[in-house]
Formats: sequence, structure tokens, C-alpha cells
Amino acid sequence: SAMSKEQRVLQYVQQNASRGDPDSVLAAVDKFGWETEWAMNLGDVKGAILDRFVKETAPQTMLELGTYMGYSAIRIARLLPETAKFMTVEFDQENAAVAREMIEFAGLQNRIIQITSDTADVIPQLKTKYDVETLDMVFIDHWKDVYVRDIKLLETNKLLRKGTVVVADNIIKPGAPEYAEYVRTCGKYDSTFHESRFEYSNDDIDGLEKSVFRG
Ligand SMILES: Cn1cnc(CNC(=O)c2cc(-c3ccc(F)cc3)cc(O)c2O)c1
Ligand SMILES: [Mg+2]
Repeated sequence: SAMSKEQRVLQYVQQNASRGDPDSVLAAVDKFGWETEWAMNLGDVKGAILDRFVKETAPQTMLELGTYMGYSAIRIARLLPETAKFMTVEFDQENAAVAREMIEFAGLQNRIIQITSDTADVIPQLKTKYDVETLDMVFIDHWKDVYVRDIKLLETNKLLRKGTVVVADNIIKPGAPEYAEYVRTCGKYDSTFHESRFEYSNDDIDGLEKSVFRG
């Protein structure tokens, strides 16, 4: 059967990037996104903002909700020390399969714990099954209508501590209005919006919300 878009991106990476070189993998995905086919990766413009947050936070324990093709997982993992524990969760089996190959091509499979499951099932298991005490940083980029459900699950499962940094993609496009409202008004976070450009677009606006848990 014909390849999916995600498989086409993976093939382009395998044929144009250097194995074991994460920056060349990111560059290839971004070139494909700008020049050939749009895809819902975080992208280079918003990616640079996330890079800054990861470098500033230097997390030892990190969680990503929404792996998709593995682009942001590679973006994050390439900045973490070998000692860090980084889990990424994807519900869609086909996306997870592409992500696994993309992450292996980048040579980061030893730095990323890839979980293929529903985030609502994984979050309550992080302490027991994944030996997490609390999270230093979280990146949320999965289904926009479950952002609020999942940050509340992180709270009730005692996975956040004073200073935990929670970053969320797509606050403007496609939008996560209930999430933005929640983190900005519930009183539990110091939240800031970082305006940027939508992935692989010169015109459309989007942005990341960065919310620091007050503990
Ligand atoms: C299948 N799947 C695996 N992960 C997910 C969750 N991510 C999204 O849904 C998502 C969607 C868009 C987007 C799509 C169409 C459009 F017209 C405008 C925006 C952009 C993003 O950056 C996203 O993260 C879905
Ligand atoms: Mg996104």
C-alpha cells in the first residue's frame, strides 16, 4: 500500500540525513516541511524556543505527551545528559512506529523511553511503573482537547513539584483555549505566553505557553 505522509518524511530523513546526527535529522524534517509537505511537527521556529526552555531548565526527569514522528523528542533528547530520564507517550501505533525509526536513526534510542499508550493510562503509572518521583519538565503537544485533562492528572498524581516547568504547543493554532484559561487563572502556575509562528508557515501565528508550578 502507498506510504503515509509520516513514512515519506522518515524515508526522506533516512536518505538525506546522517545516521547518529540528531541535528541533521531535525534539519531534514524541517526542509521537508518547508519545501515538500507540511506536517504537524513543532518545527524549527517554535523548536528554537523550546530548546531555550530545555537548556534553561536542564531537566533530569522529563515527560512529553504526543510523540507524533519523534521530531520534538529528538529536539529535547539531544539537549539532555545521558543520565536524564525522558519519556514520550504516543497513542497512535503507526506514528509510534515511525517515531521509533526516526529516533533510532538519530541515535537517541538510549536516551528516550518511548511509550505507546493513552496518556490517561500512563500518567497514573509513572511513579510505580516508570520509577518517577516528580517531573522537572513536561512538554504537551498531543490532542488539544485533552491538555486540561492531562495537566490535572499530573497534579492529582503528585507528579509536579515547586518549579516544574510545563510547556504546551499550539496555544493559538489549532488552539487550546480551555488549557490557556486553566493554567493562567487556576492560581497554581506562573504562566507566560511566547508568541511565535505556526510550523512551516511565514504568516500564521502560534505560540507556546510556559507554566511553572507554584507547588
Ligand atoms: C495524529 N496526531 C498525533 N499527534 C496529534 C496531536 N497534535 C495535533 O493534533 C496538532 C495539530 C496541528 C494542526 C493540524 C491541522 C491544522 F489545520 C492546524 C493545526 C498542529 C500541531 O502542532 C499539532 O500538534 C495528532
Ligand atoms: Mg503541535
